[in-house]
Amino acid sequence: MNNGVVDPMLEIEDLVHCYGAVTALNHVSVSAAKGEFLTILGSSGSGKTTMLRVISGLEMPTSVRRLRIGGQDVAHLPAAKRNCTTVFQSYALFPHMNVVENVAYGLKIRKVNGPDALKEARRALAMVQLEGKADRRISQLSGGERQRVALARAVVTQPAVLLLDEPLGALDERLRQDMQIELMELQRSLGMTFVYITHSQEEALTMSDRVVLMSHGRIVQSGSPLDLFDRPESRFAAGFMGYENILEATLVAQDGTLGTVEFPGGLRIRGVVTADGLKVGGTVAIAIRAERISPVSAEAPESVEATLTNRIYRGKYTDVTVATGAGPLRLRSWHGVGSETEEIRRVGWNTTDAVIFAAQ
Ligand SMILES: Nc1ncnc2c1ncn2[C@@H]1O[C@H](COP(=O)(O)OP(=O)(O)OP(=O)(O)O)[C@@H](O)[C@H]1O
Repeated sequence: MNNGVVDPMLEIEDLVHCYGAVTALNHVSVSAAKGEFLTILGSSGSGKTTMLRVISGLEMPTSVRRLRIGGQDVAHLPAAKRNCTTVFQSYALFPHMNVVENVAYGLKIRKVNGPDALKEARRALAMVQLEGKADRRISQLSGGERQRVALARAVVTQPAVLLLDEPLGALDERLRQDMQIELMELQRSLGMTFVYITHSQEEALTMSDRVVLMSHGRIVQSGSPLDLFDRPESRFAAGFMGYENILEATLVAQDGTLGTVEFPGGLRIRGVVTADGLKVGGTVAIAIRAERISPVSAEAPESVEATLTNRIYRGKYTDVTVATGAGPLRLRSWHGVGSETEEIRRVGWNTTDAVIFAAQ
């Protein structure tokens, strides 16, 4: 089994890892295709680092049915024999070596001769736009440059899978955003399989082909960035992906993926059912992003009467709260709608912007 992934470079099946009484990974299966940018996303303690440590061989799992890298069974291989390399948040560069020596190091320990290793290292430095700084000391580099050296050092050995453990975590916001793009471009140009871990949904959505969302050692949902952003299948996924409005109601009808929910006062709204096994008559949750809701003047298919309760100008956008028959709703407007003088009587959205899943 490889979770439907064609040509997998990484296959993990039924992985369990416990630290004493703590179950850090609870029957996890995940695969990454050749050339895929796979992101493991989750909050602190969800098991991301443990997963990376098990893949790289730094941690021997409690049990695993299958663990393969580049088609090779590595479950019992030591870290040094696995065809993967890790880039750490701390970079782990050698301060007593200059930049090019740092990059060549991995090749030298793989017995590539000195001149060839240095040539390859310079090529890798060119890929990360650092060829001009090959002879500098690590202490003479900025945070972003250190990160690029760490990347060059990792890709130069051409591992089947590159593991990245929150590699941009130490950089400031602006640099982090630039590095996200650089990293993505590097990955695409190399065609290498990247397994990237982060707690940042924005980072995951920007860079990945596929995102695996984890909570408490389990995979909660996996799919394309768009799937996770627009089609969360649970309250946890919706909350983690930043849905501002998550309301409880009764599911009163379901026709395929179109569901209708009713609030205690009798107000009904429709949405897309993303979860399996919901029962008509049962309590469900319905979620809508604040930026998908806007004031509407006339009755629209998905609209509700609303009374303004709060309006906060936040520079780039305005946050508005209204009271409705569905409860308080938050709206976010990016283009000045909702000015001080505008009255709000109704708010609306597209049916497909509302998602329905289990209440818990
Ligand atoms: N060496 C250890 N001994 C005992 N428990 C551990 C150890 N390492 C991790 N854990 C526990 O295992 C669980 C998963 O930890 P892990 O570090 O894999 O999570 P994470 O998602 O990477 O978190 P973070 O983003 O904070 O690094 C947590 O409950 C953590 O406290």
